[in-house]
Amino acid sequence: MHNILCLNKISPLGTDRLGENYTYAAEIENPEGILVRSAAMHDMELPNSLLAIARAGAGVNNIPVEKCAEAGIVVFNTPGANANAVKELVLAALLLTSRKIVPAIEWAQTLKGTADISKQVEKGKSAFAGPEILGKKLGVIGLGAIGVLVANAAQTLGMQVYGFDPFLSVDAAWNLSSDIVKAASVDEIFEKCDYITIHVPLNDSTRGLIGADALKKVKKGVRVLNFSRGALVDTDAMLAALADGTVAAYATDFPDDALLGVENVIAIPHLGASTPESEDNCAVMAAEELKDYIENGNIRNAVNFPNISMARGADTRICLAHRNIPNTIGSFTQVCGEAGINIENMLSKSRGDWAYTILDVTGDVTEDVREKLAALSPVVRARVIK
Ligand SMILES: NC(=O)c1ccc[n+]([C@@H]2O[C@H](COP(=O)([O-])OP(=O)(O)OC[C@H]3O[C@@H](n4cnc5c(N)ncnc54)[C@H](O)[C@@H]3O)[C@@H](O)[C@H]2O)c1
Ligand SMILES: O=C(O)CC[C@@H](O)C(=O)O
Repeated sequence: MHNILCLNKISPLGTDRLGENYTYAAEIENPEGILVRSAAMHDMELPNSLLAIARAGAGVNNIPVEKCAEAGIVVFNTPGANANAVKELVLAALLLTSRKIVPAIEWAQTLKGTADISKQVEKGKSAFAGPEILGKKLGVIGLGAIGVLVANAAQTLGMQVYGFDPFLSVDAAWNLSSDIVKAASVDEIFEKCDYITIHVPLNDSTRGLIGADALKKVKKGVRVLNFSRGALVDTDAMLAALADGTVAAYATDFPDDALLGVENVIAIPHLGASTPESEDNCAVMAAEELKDYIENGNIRNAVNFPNISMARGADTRICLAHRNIPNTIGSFTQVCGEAGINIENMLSKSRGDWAYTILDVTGDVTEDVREKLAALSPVVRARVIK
C-alpha cells in the first residue's frame, strides 16, 4: 500500500486515479507522495519516506524545490491544466478594471428600499463610466500556458496585444496568434500598453517585476492585472501609483492587508484556478504523475529533475536521482557488474545540475547493492522497483 499525504483539498477525480493500492489522507504516516495545491511547504519537515511531491497547479513557489532535489524528492506540477480557468478570470478582470463594475454593483445595492430607484440610477451612473477594451493595447508579460491563451483571446476581442517572454517555448510560439506583436523588451510593454497582465512564475528574478521603476515608465491611467503571484507587484509602489492616478485600476488574485479597501483595487481571493474543470484537470494530472513515478520511476512534468520515461523492459528497475557530474553512469555500471547484475535497458537524462538514470536489469538486486549505489557521492536517491 502506498501512502499519499494530501495537504489541500484535491478533486476526487484525481485521487480516484491512484487506484486500490493507495491510501490518501490529510494526515498519514510515512507518505511516499504528497499532493498539494497552495499549502506552504517551505518550513515543513520532509519525511525520509517521501519520494515525490505533485503540485496540482502551475506555481511551485510554495515548495522548497531545490531542497527537495538535494533530498532526491521529485517535484511535479501540472503545466497548462488550469490555464483556461485563469484566462477566463483575466478576461473578466479586463472588463472589471475598465467599467467600474464592482463599485457600481456595490452602489446599486445601497439603493435598496429607497424611493425612485430608476431615477437615482440614471442620475448616479455617470460615476461608474469606464472605457471599452476594443482597440486598446494589452501587454502580456509571460507567454506560457496562460499568457498565450490570454493574448489570443484578447486579440479576438479586438485588443492590440503585445507579448513579452524572453524564454518563449517552441510550443507557445506555435500556439500564439501571428497578430500578437512581439515586444522587444518589457519596457516596451510598460511604455506602450493601456492594460498590462503578468503571467510569469514568482522567483528571484521576477519578484517585484512591477515596482517603482516599472511604474515610472507606464502610461498614465494604465490598468494592471496580476493573476500570477502577489509578490510580482510591489504593493507600496502600486499603492503610490494608484493614489497619484498613474494606475487607474489594479486587479489582483492575491489580496494583502494594505490593498484591501483601497479605491480602484479589485481584490479576488485567489480564484484563478477555482473551477471544477481545472481542479479536476490538475488533480488527475498530478495523481497520474505521482503514480507513474512511484510505480515505474518515470518522470513527467518535474520542475527539479529531467523528464524521463522508459517502458518497463525487465523484472527489476533501478532508479537513480543524482548530480549531473562526469563518470556517474560508469560508477553505476561498475556496481551492477560487480554484483552480477545485467543491464538490459538504460536511459539517463540531465537537467541543469541534476540527472536521473533508469536501469532495467536482470539479476538479484539486493538491499546491499541498492545501498552501494545510494552511497555513491553523486547519488541523492537510489530506488529499486520490482
Ligand atoms: N491565480 C491562479 O490561481 C493561478 C493559476 C495558475 C497559475 N498561476 C500563476 O501563473 C504563473 C504562470 O502560469 P503558466 O501556467 O502560464 O506557467 P508557464 O510556465 O506555462 O508560463 C510562464 C511563462 O513565463 C515566462 N517567463 C519567465 N520569466 C519571465 C520574465 N522575467 N519575463 C517574461 N516572461 C517570463 C516563461 O518563459 C514561461 O513562458 C504560475 O507560475 C503561477 O504563479 C496562478
Ligand atoms: O490551487 C489553486 O487553487 C491555485 C493554483 C494556482 O495558483 C497555480 O499556480 O496553479
